[in-house]
Amino acid sequence: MQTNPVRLGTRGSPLALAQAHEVRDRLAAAWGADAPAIEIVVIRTSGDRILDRPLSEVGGKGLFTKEIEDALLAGDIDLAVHSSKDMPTVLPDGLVLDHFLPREDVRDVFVSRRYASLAEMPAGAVVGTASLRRQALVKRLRPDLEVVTYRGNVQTRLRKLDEGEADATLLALAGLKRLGMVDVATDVLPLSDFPPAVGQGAIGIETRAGDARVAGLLAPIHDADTAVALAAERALLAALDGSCRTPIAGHAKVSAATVHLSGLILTPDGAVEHVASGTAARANAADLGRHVGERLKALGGPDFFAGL
Ligand SMILES: NCc1[nH]cc(CCC(=O)O)c1CC(=O)O
Repeated sequence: MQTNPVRLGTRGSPLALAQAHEVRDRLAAAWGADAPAIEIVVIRTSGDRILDRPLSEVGGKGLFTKEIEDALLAGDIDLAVHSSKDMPTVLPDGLVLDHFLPREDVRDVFVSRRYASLAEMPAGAVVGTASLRRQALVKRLRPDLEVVTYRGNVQTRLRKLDEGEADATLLALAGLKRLGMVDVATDVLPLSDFPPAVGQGAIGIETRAGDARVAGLLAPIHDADTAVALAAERALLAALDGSCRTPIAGHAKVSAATVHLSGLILTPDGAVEHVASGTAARANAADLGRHVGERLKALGGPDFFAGL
């Protein structure tokens, strides 16, 4: 197949590059001798320049995608590789997020140089995490710990642990696996205590709507089960209005015929929570997500979101 090189856009963090390389390697393996040349294009986003404040304060998830999406719309790149977890629920007109690699482990891990587990941390010990979900889940389980906001890529967060800025942090196991760094995980946290963020562990590929050449290229590496799970989870998030001030967990499990979705919203202090769940046929994953999201919204009531 003699064609123009395919241009794959990504952020430049070590995790983003690992994900881009995984997509490139899977494409090369799937297409063999017919694989087109794939060029990795690193794009710096505004989010990469603002590292000292919580994302929820500086404008949310879109900060990490805008420049990449502009390049996609302009035709400067042909596809963009993302952590699905970091993607806003509403994309710019003309773009779609409907290709996914097989999902990695969705669990969070506890990382500490001092303590073997969250349970072993003494009262007053400090957990650093920027994720509102992880902050609230830590406080729900251990209201006696101190939680501090702690940003930066995986490498930066580990350095901050060494420098004593916190006694422990929480990270996604998926990211550590992709970086070849599972050894830094001290303990894997159970899903019951740490239900994952919507999209956690799933590499998503954003493309121009209707780009048949790119869709054809991606077909052999696309994972249908992950797409069903993500349709449910992202619809849940969209129904909750993606409010990035609300701690939200959402996790869909897919079987041959059905998808089961569970969702959780919490107050930032972890003191009040609401749960909802449901099961539907795979084809109705997005309806299920909307339904569970609306149920959570109703359970919380206007005060739950207004008070944040
Ligand atoms: N917001 C950063 C981010 N985005 C995706 C991952 C991990 C990989 C994944 O969930 O796919 C991480 C780091 C982390 O949460 O530890």
